[in-house]
Amino acid sequence: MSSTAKPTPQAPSLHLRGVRKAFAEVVAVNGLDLEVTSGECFGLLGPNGAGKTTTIEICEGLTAPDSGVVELLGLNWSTHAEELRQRIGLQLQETQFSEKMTVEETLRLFRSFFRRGITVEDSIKTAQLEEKRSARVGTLSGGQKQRLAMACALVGDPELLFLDEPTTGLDPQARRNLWDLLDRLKQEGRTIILTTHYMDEAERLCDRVAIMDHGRIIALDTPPKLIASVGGEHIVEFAATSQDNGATGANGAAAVDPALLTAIDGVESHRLTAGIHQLSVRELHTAVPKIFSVLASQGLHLDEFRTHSATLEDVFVALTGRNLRDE
Ligand SMILES: Nc1ncnc2c1ncn2[C@@H]1O[C@H](COP(=O)(O)OP(=O)(O)OP(=O)(O)O)[C@@H](O)[C@H]1O
Repeated sequence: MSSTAKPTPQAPSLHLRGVRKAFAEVVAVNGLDLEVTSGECFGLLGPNGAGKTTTIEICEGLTAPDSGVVELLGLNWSTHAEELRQRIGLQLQETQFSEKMTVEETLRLFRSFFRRGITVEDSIKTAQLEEKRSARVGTLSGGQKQRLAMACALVGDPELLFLDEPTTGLDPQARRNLWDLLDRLKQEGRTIILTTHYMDEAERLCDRVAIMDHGRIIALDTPPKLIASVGGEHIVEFAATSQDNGATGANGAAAVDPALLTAIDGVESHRLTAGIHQLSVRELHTAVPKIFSVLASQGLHLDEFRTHSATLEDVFVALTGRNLRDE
């Protein structure tokens, strides 16, 4: 096959079928199917060890899968590695730059790897590094280093951009700055595939997300549809104890019959984790007074009570019974 073959016009930006990768006994990626269309911002979410980085490194051509089909822009790594390197941008989880080089020198070096691309000047502007152009990389803050990594990923004007945990370790302001940059890249119509374990990041940036656990995709949809799949828009959490003697059940929680709670109109589900009752609820204003009266009728009083809008974190909990940060 010629190395200048063009992708078919309908080719998805990314196409994975039955991709598997094991490291000795550990199956990091376990039969993954995935399709990402052009112009999409797609998120791979999941707890530590779910297989996100391995998946993205297989897509980037850095790790060979044991089996399965991997196509980017209609091309695959075994026949079109050079062309793919020219057309994709990578931001790895940790990029080791030369600390002694300046921002501008680093970008000139990266620009030299690509036949075509944007100017070094434009990449500095896009990443808002104008004031740091002559600074040595070793003197940059964490957020500035991440923006430099992003600028290096962009300097070849990629059609497809891979970002592995782009905001991990950044302070809230640096995260928001990076989100703004990603918004601009989305508006330019680039396809972006990112991994994150920040659910708010995925909700804010991604058109669709795949939730991974133990090397598999356990849910895939738009963030609003995934959140709607939990059943209720709101999550009510409470801990209760007996008014008489503080008697508690397992995990220190007062024994509340779950059937009484799930019988309440608008309560979609109930879960008890580490003494905290968690209810998925359609409408707070109708359900909460009824929850209070059930507790009162059982002689229980509240120790803790809070509500929040359902998030992707709640989707993960509903699907696995675990919190994303448990492990
Ligand atoms: N080179 C390797 N050698 C051995 N085991 C590996 C290697 N790379 C990954 N693994 C294992 O494969 C599993 C998936 O790891 P991976 O890094 O892909 O997960 P992740 O979802 O990206 O996690 P994190 O959010 O912590 O980066 C883990 O159990 C990990 O320990």
